[in-house]
Amino acid sequence: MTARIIDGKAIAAELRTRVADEVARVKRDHELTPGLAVVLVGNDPASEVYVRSKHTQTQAAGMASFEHKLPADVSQDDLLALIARLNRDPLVHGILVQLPLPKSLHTETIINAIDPAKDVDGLHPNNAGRLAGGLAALSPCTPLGCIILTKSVHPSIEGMNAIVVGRSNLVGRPLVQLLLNENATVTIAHSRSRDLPKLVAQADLVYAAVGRPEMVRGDWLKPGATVIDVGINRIPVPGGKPKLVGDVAFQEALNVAGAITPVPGGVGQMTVACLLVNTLRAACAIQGLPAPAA
Ligand SMILES: NC(=O)C1=CN([C@@H]2O[C@H](COP(=O)(O)OP(=O)(O)OC[C@H]3O[C@@H](n4cnc5c(N)ncnc54)[C@H](OP(=O)(O)O)[C@@H]3O)[C@@H](O)[C@H]2O)C=CC1
Ligand SMILES: Nc1nc(=O)c2c([nH]1)NC[C@@H]1CN(c3ccc(C(=O)N[C@@H](CCC(=O)O)C(=O)O)cc3)C=[N+]21
Repeated sequence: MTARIIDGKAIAAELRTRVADEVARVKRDHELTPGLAVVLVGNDPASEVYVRSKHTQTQAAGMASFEHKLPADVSQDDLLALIARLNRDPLVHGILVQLPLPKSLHTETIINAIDPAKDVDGLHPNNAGRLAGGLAALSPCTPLGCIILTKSVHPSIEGMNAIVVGRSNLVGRPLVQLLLNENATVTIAHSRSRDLPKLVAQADLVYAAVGRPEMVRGDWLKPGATVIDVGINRIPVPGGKPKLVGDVAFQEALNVAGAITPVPGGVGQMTVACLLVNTLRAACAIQGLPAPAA
């Protein structure tokens, strides 16, 4: 059996088209141009790639994009002052501070300073808490993308066994909450979990968000499982460009899984598309408009 490859690129492109249509509608009917501000501290080359792609796609969807690049040695007070300014700026509806931040900055203090209504990353405790309480919230983009990709295979995941490997605030934990909201039965695994292969073998839906290249092996999987690979790992290639691989051994998994996301071309594509969705939603909510269709 060869797994179906879930085309994140195509699904993300379709979602971006829907967002662009809705943006055109709110511009026309309400004179509202949703705006996203991305804050990048330091010059990590991988982060610069994502930030550029966010910028291009935000503009392509008809939204305003504001980029703020700060030096790695920026003071906490200067960064907090920028966030305060963006919180007040009526042209900005979404604020994303690219993580990880340099060690000299206190991430929790920075995230807590973002207006929860503009927190398109869904990381502010108000939003994280609301999500955990099953209430409406801005939810993190990568987990939202994972759910959309899963539903492209299984329109209902009610009652299915899911395992999320990883429990970060950005991916694992919010993904668990979204899966619970979809009525899946969820196992949460992490670095202290015992016998990970055995836990994975019980799952119909496998989410790998660890940051360890190809850690999840093909022979761990239940035959026919749907595998969503969140990992983005750059592997050095002697004399060549680094290669991008996920947290799942893709070639092995192809022979066992029912469906699988590739890296690149899977979850990463959805993350940026969902960021546009969240910015549109935030803009509508701030303006007192009904939630958009996209
Ligand atoms: N495609 C996309 O859009 C995105 C991709 N990513 C990628 O996803 C991956 C995860 O990112 P992120 O969640 O931010 O990473 P973090 O480093 O914040 O979290 C990693 C998680 O994996 C767990 N873990 C580490 N080692 C093991 C192990 N041996 N067995 C089981 N669990 C383990 C850790 O457990 P513990 O809590 O016990 O330490 C932790 O919960 C990375 O490759 C990242 O680049 C991230 C964001 C977006
Ligand atoms: N506050 C914050 N929010 C984030 O959502 C956030 C973050 N910080 N820090 C870093 C991670 C990582 N991340 C990705 C986004 C897009 C791709 C992406 O577009 N990937 C392409 C390929 C990219 C390439 O070729 O390098 C793909 O998988 O097809 C990947 C990873 C968002 N993150």
